[in-house]
Parts: sequence; C-alpha cells; structure tokens
Amino acid sequence: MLRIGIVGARGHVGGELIRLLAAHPQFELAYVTSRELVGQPVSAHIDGYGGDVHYTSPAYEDLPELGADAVVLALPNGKAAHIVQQFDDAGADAVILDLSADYRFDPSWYYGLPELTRAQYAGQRRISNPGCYATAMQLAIAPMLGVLDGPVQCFGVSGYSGAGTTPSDKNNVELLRDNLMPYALTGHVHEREVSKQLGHPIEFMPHVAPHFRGLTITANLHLSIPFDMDEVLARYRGRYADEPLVRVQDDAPWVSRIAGAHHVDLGGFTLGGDGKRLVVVATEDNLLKGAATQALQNLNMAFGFDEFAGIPMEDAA
Ligand SMILES: NC(=O)C1=CN([C@@H]2O[C@H](COP(=O)(O)OP(=O)(O)OC[C@H]3O[C@@H](n4cnc5c(N)ncnc54)[C@H](OP(=O)(O)O)[C@@H]3O)[C@@H](O)[C@H]2O)C=CC1
Ligand SMILES: CC(=O)N[C@@H](CCC(=O)OP(=O)(O)O)C(=O)O
Repeated sequence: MLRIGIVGARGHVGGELIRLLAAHPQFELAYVTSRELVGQPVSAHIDGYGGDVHYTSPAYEDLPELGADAVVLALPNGKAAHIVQQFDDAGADAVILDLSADYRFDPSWYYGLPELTRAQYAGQRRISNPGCYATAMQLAIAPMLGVLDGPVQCFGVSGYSGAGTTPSDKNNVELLRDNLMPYALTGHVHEREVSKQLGHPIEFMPHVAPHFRGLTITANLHLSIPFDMDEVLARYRGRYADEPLVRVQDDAPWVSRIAGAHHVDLGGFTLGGDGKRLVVVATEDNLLKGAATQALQNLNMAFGFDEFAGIPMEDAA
C-alpha cells in the first residue's frame, strides 16, 4: 500500500479525500492534519470512515520526516509554498499535490485536469489541482476551441461549501437564505486560470447560493462559423466519448442532481438563430470532480495506477 498524508484534513475537501483514500485498493492514510481537531479520531467526524487514524498537527518542518509517498495540501490559498520548501530543504521526493490556487500558474508543476491535460503528464512529482469552477468551465468550452469568436462569458453559481470553512459572508447560511450572492465579478482567479489553460479569454461572473454542494456554469460562446445542433453534439459527444467522468446529455443538467456524484454533466446545448451563438450548461460537485475526485485521478496517474481506481462510477441517469 502507498501512504498518503493530507495537510488540512478538517476541511470540506479533506473530508471527501479521506473517504476516497480509505476505500482505495492501493492507497492508505499516512496522516491527516488539523490544528482544531488534533487528537480526535477521524471516525468521529467522517461518516463511513471506520479506520483508527487520528488527526495530528505536526510542525510543517517535520512533515518530510513522516514518510508519506504523497502529500496532499488541502489548505487555504497562500499556504503551500512554505510547506513545499520544507520538502525541498529536506531533499524529500514525495509527490506533492496542491489543491489550492498557489501553483496553477507555475509551469514547473503539472496542471492536473486529466481529461484535457493527461497527455502532458510525464512523471512530474509536483501536481497542481484545478479550481472547481475552472474544471467545469474548461470541460464546457474545450470542444469548441478553434471556432470561438471573442471571449466566452460564464455565469457561475456554487453551493457555499465552495467557500470553505473559514467564516465569511459566502458561507454564512443566514446571509445566504433566500439569496444569491454575486462576488469577484471581474478578475476572479478562475477567470485567469481558464483563460491561461485554454489559451482563450473567458469572462467569469461567480455567485454563491444557499445550497451546500454543487455548482452550475452557464457558458455563452460566440462562434466564428455557423453550427447546427448535430454538429455541436457530435463535437461534445466525440470529445468525451471515452471519458467516464464527463457525461454529455441533451437536457440542461440540474445542480440538485450532481451533489455527491463524481462526474461533470454537460448539456442544455442551445444555438442562436444564426448558428453562431452557443449556450452550454455544466454541473459538477465542487468537492468531488471539482477537488477530491480529481485529486485521486491525479494521484492514481502519479503512481501508475488506473486513473479511475477507487472512484465510484455511478450509473448514467
Ligand atoms: N471547497 C471547494 O469547493 C474547493 C476547494 N478547493 C481548494 O482546496 C483547498 C481546501 O478547501 P476546503 O476544504 O474548502 O477548505 P476549508 O476551509 O474547508 O479547510 C481548510 C483546511 O485548512 C486548515 N486551515 C484553515 N486555515 C488555516 C491556516 N490559516 N493555516 C493553516 N491551516 C489552515 C483547516 O484545518 P485547521 O484549521 O483545523 O488546521 C482545514 O483543514 C483550498 O485551497 C481550496 O481553495 C479546490 C476546489 C474546490
Ligand atoms: C463559493 C466560493 O467561494 N468558491 C470559491 C471557489 C473554490 C475553489 O475552487 O477555489 P480555489 O481556486 O481556491 O481552489 C471561490 O470563488 O474562490
């Protein structure tokens, strides 16, 4: 068994990753850290986890000595560099997978959105996991690259688990009740992330809603040549035909149906009258394909396992 450490395991994403790793045939938990839950059994906090691992809170300087084969950083943005430095200083060769935005713009790290980037995986030991909205946006837009005319507009709505556990307006259930909260309407980090990764400008307008998990992206694509619906569907179905975690459907997907699922749904394809404006809807569980499930795909790849090992495959609706 390969041993995986999770730094920041109290969080929403860390919790999902604990569940996935505990059920994985080739991985086991080396350690899970939380300052707040130190000493407590993981089984008291994670439904369905029956192991005997307890939360610990080692000094970051001591992490390289703990001997995990891979370390997952599930901390808020801005915390990763100091930890990476400890591994560099110790000459420790563990795989490091960072869930935050800290290394998504660093070309020396592999950017792991496997459906779009796995051909670029060449044994890198440093892996940056994409943002949740950024995953959905890239999968929704990628099949039309090359026939886009101008920026793509993306209207996003996320459940409040996307805002993490550190208290803020965006995860305050009182402020969110009966509400839709717009934020970062230009310049969100995922706008820059998607524009860079696709090599095409996108304009992203995020909102947070009262539900807990799951996000919707409605993408508005202006096209350089007219398309009919059969051509659009052929592009999407062809591109994702062999991808178990990307499903293409005719109807617009609903966020209420994606919570707890490991894949992304794409659908609701609608063309304007001249065939040169396309609207596409994507839904995704931000904590799963938007974070933990994608991290597991990347860890599987890093250790040469089947990319989908340990990922539950739901039946298509
Ligand atoms: N939530 C989501 O939908 C997604 C999140 N991500 C990214 O994944 C990472 C984790 O997200 P999420 O689980 O939501 O975050 P949470 O806020 O839920 O959890 C953060 C974790 O980090 C620890 N932590 C919090 N503040 C600090 C601090 N100042 N210094 C050190 N440790 C701290 C917490 O544990 P403790 O305080 O007990 O030590 C906790 O374990 C983030 O980088 C996020 O951007 C990526 C995609 C989707
Ligand atoms: C609702 C909400 O606040 N969502 C987060 C996105 C979560 C995520 O994927 O953020 P990272 O890029 O930090 O990993 C946000 O907009 O920043």
